[in-house]
Amino acid sequence: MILRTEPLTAAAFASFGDVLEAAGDPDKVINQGLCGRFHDLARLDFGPGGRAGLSVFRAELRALPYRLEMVERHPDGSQAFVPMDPEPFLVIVAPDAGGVPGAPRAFLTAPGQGINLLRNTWHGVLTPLAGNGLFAVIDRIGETPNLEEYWFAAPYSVEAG
Ligand SMILES: NC(=O)N[C@@H](O)C(=O)O
Ligand code: NI
Repeated sequence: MILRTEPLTAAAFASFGDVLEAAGDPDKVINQGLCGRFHDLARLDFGPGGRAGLSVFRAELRALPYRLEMVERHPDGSQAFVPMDPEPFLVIVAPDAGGVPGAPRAFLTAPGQGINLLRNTWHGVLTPLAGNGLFAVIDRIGETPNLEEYWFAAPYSVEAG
C-alpha cells in the first residue's frame, strides 16, 4: 500500500507529539536582544523510575520510496529527535488501535524542524533523507526495555506527497 508524505505541522502532529521549531515570534528575547527563546516546546515524559538522557544518533540516509515494514513505541517515555543539520527527515507515526497501530501517516519535516514523540506513540525509526544523519535524541534512560515493535503483514511504500 502507498503512503504519501505530508508536510509536518504542529496541528497535524499534535496527537502524536510536538514540533520543535522557531516559528513566528519568540516567546522571549534574551541575550541583550540577540537571541529569541522559543520556550518549553515539548511534552517531555520519562515516567517513574527513569530519567532524561541526551544521546546522539548517527543514522544511515534513506530515500523515497521508502519501504515501511515496522513501527515501534516506547511505553515508558517520550522521545525527541533534533536534527544536527538543516535537512528534512521522514516522520512516520500511527494512532493506537486497540494495542496495534492504526493507519500510519508519513510527515516530511521542513529544514529546522525537530520532533518530540509522546510516550507510547507508534512511530517509524529515525529516517533521515539527506545531510549527515546526526540527531540529538532526548529520551528515557531506565532499566526497562521501553520498546515494543510491530511488523506489518505487508509493507507500505512511502512516497512523495
Ligand atoms: N531504538 C532506538 O533507540 N531508536 C528508535 O527508538 C527510533 O525511534 O529510532
Ligand atoms: Ni523510537
